[in-house]
Amino acid sequence: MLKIENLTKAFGAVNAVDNVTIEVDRPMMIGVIGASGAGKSTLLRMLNRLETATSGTITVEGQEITGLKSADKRRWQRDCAMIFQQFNLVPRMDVVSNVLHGTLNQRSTLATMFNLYPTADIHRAIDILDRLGIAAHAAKRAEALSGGQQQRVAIARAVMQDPKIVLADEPIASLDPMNAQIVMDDLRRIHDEDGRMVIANLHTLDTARRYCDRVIGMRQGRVVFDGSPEQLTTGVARDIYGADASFSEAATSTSIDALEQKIPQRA
Ligand SMILES: Nc1ncnc2c1ncn2[C@@H]1O[C@H](COP(=O)(O)OP(=O)(O)OP(=O)(O)O)[C@@H](O)[C@H]1O
Repeated sequence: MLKIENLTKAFGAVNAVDNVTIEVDRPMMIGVIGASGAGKSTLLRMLNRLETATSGTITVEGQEITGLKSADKRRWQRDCAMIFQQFNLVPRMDVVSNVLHGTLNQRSTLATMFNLYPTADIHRAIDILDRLGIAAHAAKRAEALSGGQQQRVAIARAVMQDPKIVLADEPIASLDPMNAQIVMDDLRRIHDEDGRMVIANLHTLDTARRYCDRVIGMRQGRVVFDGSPEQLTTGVARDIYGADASFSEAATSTSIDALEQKIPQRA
């Protein structure tokens, strides 16, 4: 389904991503981990063409992504939604309109300028918000919501695009453990229930182990681990993070597990 071959992105003398090859044969939930500067964001940004690769190829269902231009590139960006650490909503705009922004690439400039959305789209946006448990906030300005709620609106906006792949760049890095869990549960749901591939950059090992089917570890631009959560032992993690024997998993923990005792699992 997704084939990344010998992908490199150079910024001056630095190879932010260095000759990366990854093959994914079916939609799954993938976590990308690694120390700060390992190249995780650059890898995701090349996938949805926010960055252009220096060399190498990305192929999705037989289509080569790295060379796409103008309308073809926009069409790909619709199929490959992106969620950011800082949510990237329009703060003063209401929640439904933010979700409807997920259809921007599908609409005419005129319709966008005058905020004209088909009724069917508005209903679909509200249905998605309902599914994510935040329909009650639909009419509020995005800026009035908590960080966790804003990230769920961003997920709703991504789903509105009806993408094949959802990329999430440190989606829980700005959230407290409880909201981190809710957002990760939502990402897992859009994989499980909709069959969408989810690729998330994560800075915590416990989150990667708990939510992902496959974990990719990056170090200095290279893939140094690619395996199942079970294979991600403390020793492997130490290699990925380039740490010595004093490496402590607690340093990369969100304490999601500790929360388990306090809040009931969502259905
Ligand atoms: N636009 C840019 N211009 C120059 N260098 C860049 C640019 N973007 C990233 N880099 C460099 O590329 C390397 C990888 O950065 P990247 O942001 O992809 O890493 P990361 O693993 O996502 O880190 P973090 O977890 O801190 O976001 C770093 O050395 C970074 O300084």
